[in-house]
Amino acid sequence: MSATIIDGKAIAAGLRAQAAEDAARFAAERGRKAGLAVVLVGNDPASEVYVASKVKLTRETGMESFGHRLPAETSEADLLSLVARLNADESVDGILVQLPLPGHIDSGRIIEAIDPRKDVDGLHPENAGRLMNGLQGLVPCTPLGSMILVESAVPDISGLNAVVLGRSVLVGKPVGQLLLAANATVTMAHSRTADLPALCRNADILVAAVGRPEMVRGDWIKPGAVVIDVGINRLAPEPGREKGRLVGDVAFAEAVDVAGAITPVPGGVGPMTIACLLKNTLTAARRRAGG
Ligand SMILES: Nc1nc(=O)c2c([nH]1)NC[C@@H]1CN(c3ccc(C(=O)N[C@@H](CCC(=O)O)C(=O)O)cc3)C=[N+]21
Repeated sequence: MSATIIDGKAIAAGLRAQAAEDAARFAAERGRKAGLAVVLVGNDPASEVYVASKVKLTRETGMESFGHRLPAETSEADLLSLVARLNADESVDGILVQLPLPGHIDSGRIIEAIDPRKDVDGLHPENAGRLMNGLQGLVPCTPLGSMILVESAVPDISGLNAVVLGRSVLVGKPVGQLLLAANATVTMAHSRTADLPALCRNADILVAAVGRPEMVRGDWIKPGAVVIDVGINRLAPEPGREKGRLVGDVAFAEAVDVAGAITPVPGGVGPMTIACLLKNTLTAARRRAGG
């Protein structure tokens, strides 16, 4: 084992401590706590776990948490009217609609209905456009957290080769934009990319966000590279076990011998996502309050 393990859990705890200070200052200055509304439609067990953890950490950080649980059969119109209410509610600074939504709801429509200034997920097309154009906006949580982890391992990424595996709107595309803004040379790779292993071997920074358990093997990695594993995949349980193991998109045991620094799963990008959600909520609260 040679790589430095990037401790996302510890870095996230540091971010949350900073957010707690900012939250206390906000509350003292404004006479109210910053508020985050989390909307969960349906009862997907994994989503329930994530949402419960968001609510708990929001409160621990000194912010107000407004939970909205709607049945799976909620209509798109009803969800749109909830979003409209939250947009108009002065005590709500951030709105997060947990994804994925049930199939009968067009998630693009819902996201576009959120006030971009309250879009703490950074998924509204206005925020995506702002990120692309280098304008102030709200940056998606997982990409922001991934970038903070990259910077913890390499303070200056200017001129380095970065390869992003995956081109999703949630992760791949915004991570690519953030790396580009920091002057990396960015290649966006995906399922149709020719010779992925050879391309990855050229990466000083490799971000894996494809959602395929342990797809990236040790021999895909350039010696000394920084590897950010965004994947969170639950494997089938082994006989006699109730829950399967949580693994990333990178074969960690192989990669750790080759990389210079690598994020583990769990304890890497996951905790950073939630910490960045709290950070974004305070950013949104301050901007809405005019400073
Ligand atoms: N609108 C929206 N925004 C999201 O940000 C969003 C979402 N929908 N839907 C689901 C995904 C998933 N997600 C995670 C956040 C934290 C962990 C996390 O903290 N994971 C722990 C382990 C958790 C475990 O043990 O299961 C870790 O990696 O160490 C994981 C996954 C946010 N998501």
